[in-house]
Amino acid sequence: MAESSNSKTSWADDVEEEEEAANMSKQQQQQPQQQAEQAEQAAQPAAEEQKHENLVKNEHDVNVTLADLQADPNSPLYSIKEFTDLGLKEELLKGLALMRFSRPSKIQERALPLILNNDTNLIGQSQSGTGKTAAFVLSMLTKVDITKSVPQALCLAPSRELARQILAVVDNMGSFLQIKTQFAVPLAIERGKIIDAQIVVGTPGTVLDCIKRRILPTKDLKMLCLDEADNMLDQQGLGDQCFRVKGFLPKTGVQVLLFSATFPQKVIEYAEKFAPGANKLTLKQEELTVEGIKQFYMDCSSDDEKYDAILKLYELMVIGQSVIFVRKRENANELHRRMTEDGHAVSSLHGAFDGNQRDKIIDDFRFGRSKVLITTNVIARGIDIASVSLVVNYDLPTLADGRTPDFETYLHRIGRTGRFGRVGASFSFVQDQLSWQQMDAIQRHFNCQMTRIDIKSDLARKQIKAIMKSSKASEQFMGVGSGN
Ligand SMILES: Nc1ncnc2c1ncn2[C@@H]1O[C@H](COP(=O)(O)OP(=O)(O)OP(=O)(O)O)[C@@H](O)[C@H]1O
Repeated sequence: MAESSNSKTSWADDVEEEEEAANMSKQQQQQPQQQAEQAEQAAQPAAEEQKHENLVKNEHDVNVTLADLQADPNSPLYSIKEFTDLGLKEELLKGLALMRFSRPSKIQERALPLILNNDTNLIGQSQSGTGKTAAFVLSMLTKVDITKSVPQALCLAPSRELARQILAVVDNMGSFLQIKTQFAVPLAIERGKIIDAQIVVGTPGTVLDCIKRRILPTKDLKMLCLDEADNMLDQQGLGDQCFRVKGFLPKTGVQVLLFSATFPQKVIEYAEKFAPGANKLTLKQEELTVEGIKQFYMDCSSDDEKYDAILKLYELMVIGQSVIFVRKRENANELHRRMTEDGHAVSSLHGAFDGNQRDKIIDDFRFGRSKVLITTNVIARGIDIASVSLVVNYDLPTLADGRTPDFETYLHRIGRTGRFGRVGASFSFVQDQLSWQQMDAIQRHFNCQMTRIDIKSDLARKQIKAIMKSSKASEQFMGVGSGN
């Protein structure tokens, strides 16, 4: 496991606190209403599909369809194959059709044959929002034997929200298989009941706890997937738990899949230990950023000016949906309080809320009942909500020292928009010398250019408005499936 010196700030805190706080005696399965909402969500893209071939007018006045993107060899969505070429079960092809997935993305096309044709481990990297979830979900659904009522595939994710989202994708994609799934996060496990679901998705602490309490049998497990694997293996708490979970699995015959948009060099070492002999699908540094996301920054001279600017930005944020990232829970609470007092409808999500509250807050946002979400890094990774058109870095992401820029988290945060070829924007605030240096370092690291913008100028506001509108248009007209 990696040393913790560079561990991220709120990731481990948020998960661990929730896991610790969990009272396993309060038995609580996923609420029927939540399941209904997940089903509702799965059905939503059907209407969008009608518009699949409609054109998207992006900010450069170029008309782009998903079909265009998937035919462009430079796009991460490019594929030369069809799902039918990938040797998937008939039921899964039907599941994909239900989700309106017409062609695989590049990572799906490349990873699936490597995973399905043998039991070799895989480290899979591709840009945010390019369909990694479907790659490992299809793998799990293909490899499990539905005639056996025992856990066979285990998927670990760093947050409750992400685990819940992955579970929904498994359930949707596996709709035509008689598959049983289990959500393994605090409070979701029925006390004393031995888990007999073929696919288990959860956070590492709860999964480890279930294994130790012998309610999660491991002897038939044949696949272990880690989503956001670099993050999972790089943090003291989660990394340690992941290694311990793996230690309980059969010594042979378990295929390990590690997926993420980022695999910094220092983590690759641990990844290779965790997934020995893995096939590797990795990206070059210059391939990391997502094309469709326009990156802006605003230069403020004080915290008050920063706050005024976010109020100015608000009317643009609600054209679509927006996520505002702050560094700590207290900052989220404070910004939420001030904006609410100033009459703006915003919600806030972080690891100090209990599981049910967290589910409600993210569902309200996912289903469009709230438009602006203030949050910590707890949802910086993996969360897939197609209508997020703007990501605001109210505080730039840093490592635990509060100074060193956290490049990976920056990329994951802005990747909450621009999903699967859609258009989006990010807006970062700089307010002092330190944040200037951090922004500068981020630009150099990714060799990208953030455009300076003054949100108080009419011209700038028009520019952002145009992007928000084109993002909304791309959300409506791309017509691609959504795993939410
Ligand atoms: N082949 C496909 N055709 C159409 N839509 C797809 C396809 N594959 C995935 N999608 C959709 O693309 C969106 C992004 O996919 P996903 O969440 O798996 O991305 P990701 O690569 O895991 O991103 P991140 O790195 O942020 O976790 C989802 O809404 C998903 O439903």
